[in-house]
Order: sequence, then C-alpha cells, then structure tokens
Amino acid sequence: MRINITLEEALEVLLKESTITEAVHVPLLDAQGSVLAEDIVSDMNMPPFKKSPLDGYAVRAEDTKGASKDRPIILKVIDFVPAGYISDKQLGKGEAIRIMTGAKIPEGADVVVRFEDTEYTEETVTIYQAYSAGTNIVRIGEDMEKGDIVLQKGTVIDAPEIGILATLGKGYVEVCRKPRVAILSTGDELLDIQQPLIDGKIRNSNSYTIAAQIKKLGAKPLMLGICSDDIEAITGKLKSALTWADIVITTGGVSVGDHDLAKEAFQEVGGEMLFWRVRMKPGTPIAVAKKEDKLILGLSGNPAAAYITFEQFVRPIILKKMGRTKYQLMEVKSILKSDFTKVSNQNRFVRGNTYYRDGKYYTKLPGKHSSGVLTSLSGINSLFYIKAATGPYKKGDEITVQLLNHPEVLK
Ligand SMILES: Nc1nc2c(c(=O)[nH]1)N[C@H]1C(S)=C(S)[C@@H](COP(=O)(O)OP(=O)(O)OC[C@H]3O[C@@H](n4cnc5c(N)ncnc54)[C@H](O)[C@@H]3O)O[C@H]1N2
Ligand code: MOO
Ligand SMILES: [Mg+2]
Repeated sequence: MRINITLEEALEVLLKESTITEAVHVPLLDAQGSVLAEDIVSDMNMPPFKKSPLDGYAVRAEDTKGASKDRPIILKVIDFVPAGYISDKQLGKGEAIRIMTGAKIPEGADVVVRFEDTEYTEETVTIYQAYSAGTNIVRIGEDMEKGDIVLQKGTVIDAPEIGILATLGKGYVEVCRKPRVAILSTGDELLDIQQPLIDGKIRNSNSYTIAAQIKKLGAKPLMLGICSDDIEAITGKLKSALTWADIVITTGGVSVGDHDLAKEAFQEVGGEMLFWRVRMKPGTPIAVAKKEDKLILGLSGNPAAAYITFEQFVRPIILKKMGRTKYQLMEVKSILKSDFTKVSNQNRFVRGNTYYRDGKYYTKLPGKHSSGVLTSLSGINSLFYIKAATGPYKKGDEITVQLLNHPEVLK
C-alpha cells in the first residue's frame, strides 16, 4: 500500500482503476446526463418532405418573372395547406396555394412568398417582386439526412440530444449504466437523523451530503445507514454493499484512532489497499482499496473533509465510470477578496464563493474553515486551491479556484 501520496498520484491511481460501466437500454427521458453507448444513425431525412418555413403562398418562380411594385402579378389561389396536411393539387401556370409554416410544398411550387409581401383575397394573391426557384423552401434532409451519424457514441445526453432521439422515434436508448454508489457512515457516535440527541452522540449528516453529491452527478446512491466502530459490523455491511455497488464510500474511521477500523475492514472483505493518506488538507487520511473492478473509498468522517475529498476523487471516478471523458473541475484564476494567512506544507482546499465581474473572477472566503464545520460549505461554489508551501495570501492576490458547479473540463 502506498502512503502519503500526492493528489495527482491519488487521482491517477483512482482513474486507472475505474472502468466504464456496461451499456444498458433505458427509456429516453431517463437517459439525460448519461453517455450514449451507441452511434445513432438517422433512418430518415429530416424534414422528410420539402416544407414551408413561413406562412404565405406557394407559387412558381417562373410566374413571378418580371414582377415589381409597378407591375405586380396576380395569381389564382387554388388550395389551402395547413401543417400536417398535403395538397393533392398540382400547381399550374398562374396559380398559388395558400400554405402554412411546416406544411409540405405542393407539387409544382418552388417558392414560398410570405403573407407580408403579398396582398390577397380569398381567390387571388398579388405578388410584387420576382423570386428565384428555391426561395423559402426547406430542403429535404436540411436537419438530418438518412444514413447520417447524428449522435456519436460517447455524447453526453442532454435536452437537445433527447430531442434528436425523439425525432428519430427512439423511445429507448443505449447508454452507459449509471454507477451504483453505496454509502456507509461509521462511528459509535452516530445517530440516525430521526433519533433524538443523546449526550456524546451526533446525527449522521455525511450519508446525506454524499448521497446528494452522487445524485447531482447523475449516479445512483444507496445509503447503508450507520454502522458502529466494530470490525464485524463494518465488514458485514461492506460485503453486502459490494454485491450491489460499483463504488463503496465509507466515512469515518480512517485516521489513527483506536476505533479507526476502515482499512482493516477493507482488507477483511478481500480488498487490496491501493493507498492511505494523501498530502492534502482537509481529508488527509483517505484510504482506498479495490476489489476486482470495484473501488472502496474511506473518506474522513469530518463533514467538510468528506465533502471536499468527494469532489476531488469520487466525482472524477463516477464521471469516468459513466463514460464521460471530461471529469475534472474547471480551474480559473481569481482575485482573493480577503487575506488567508495559513501556510502549510500540504495542498489545501479552502471554501470560496467566486463571482465574475467586468472580465475577472473574485473569490470571497467564509469565516469558518475547520474540517468539522459543515455550515460554511453552504453557499460556496468553488474551492480555493492552495498549493503546498505557498502563501500567506493577501487580499488582491491572484489565486486558483476550482468551480464546483461548472461543467467538467478535459485534463
Ligand atoms: N492523532 C491524530 N488524530 C487525528 C489525525 C491525525 O493525523 N492524528 N487526523 C485528524 C484528521 S485531519 C481527520 S480528517 C480526522 C479523520 O478522522 P476519521 O476519518 O477517523 O473519522 P472519525 O474519527 O470517525 O470522525 C472524525 C469526526 O467526524 C465526525 N463524523 C464522523 N462521521 C460522521 C457522520 N457520518 N456525520 C457527521 N459527522 C461525522 C466525528 O464525530 C468526528 O468528530 O482525524 C483527525 N484525528
Ligand atoms: O484531513 Mo482532516 O479533514 O484536515 O480534519
Ligand atoms: Mg478517527
């Protein structure tokens, strides 16, 4: 087992051990946020027929030759086609068909003149200029052509992709399965959230925070509740978690305390320890094991440490498993709005609220930074990333921040 490794090393190990999930067939709307596991080839032209992009009159370009304000031409209106209907009339010389946006262009017509450029009665339409053939006609296949690969395997499915698949009549689609992530909170001091407080005990917040982080990424959380600091209890829960989950997250019990049993439990269930302790603050004592293609991550019990290490390590592996190729938080340069004087020889992530004004990012820091404090995580949108042995930082200094709610970037 590697001990006291760098952030970069830890991430490299985790990504190397994370394999993409298998393809599953899911109902279209459930595919949002997932990655396509198949190329989507269009089996149709879209639009499937020549259509009108305007409300107006379908006419023949030839009939408009020589038309002008002074020498308008008058055509006879022989039919009316709303969208969804077709005209069975063949447009002949001197004739027009009243047509609505989205309707199929009638046979013989090669121009649509919008209402605003005409004068009309029920029987006739007057046109004041000449048009070349093809004016205001949407060609067959303008959007997609039969045989086109319209969405490539690996595309992240969001609203436009769902619309494209709907256009093609696909009620189901093949995507990489959402990773299943089990969460177990360990600690004799923990109570379920419905339980009244007892002296010496606190309620389990970590399971809930982490389940919400998992849901936000589009993966599937399973809360296994709380578990006492007892090796048999922990291994029992881990064993059942491993039958279901791709990733198991535990919190608590990873440090050097007498009751810190996570690492022992990981090995007890057949896990091979990959590393313990990463040179970062908060969350230093993170412990990671693998069992076959499953990863078991023991995060610090301290609520802010668990939250931040999730963003650094669990988020990228969930996204990689989901088939995403971009899984790093976006980093930007920002201007610090208050002093941060603490200097340490570890990389540090400090809560920040970053905003953009007049071409620059600025970052405000909340008052509390301790890894046991949860409340100051509320309202933050970024992490001030302090590289080891840098600082102290003063108000006005340029800093690096990771944006927590921004789309992932390639790295
Ligand atoms: N002698 C040392 N002691 C500690 C060290 C060290 O290096 N030497 N490291 C400290 C650091 S840093 C951290 S981080 C913590 C890590 O502790 P554990 O992961 O072993 O977690 P616990 O001891 O079980 O709990 C820590 C803290 O978090 C509270 N907690 C735990 N689970 C939950 C939960 N589900 N919801 C809310 N809060 C939770 C727990 O009550 C403790 O207060 O170790 C330091 N010690
Ligand atoms: O590594 Mo710990 O999370 O700083 O308290
Ligand atoms: Mg401990």
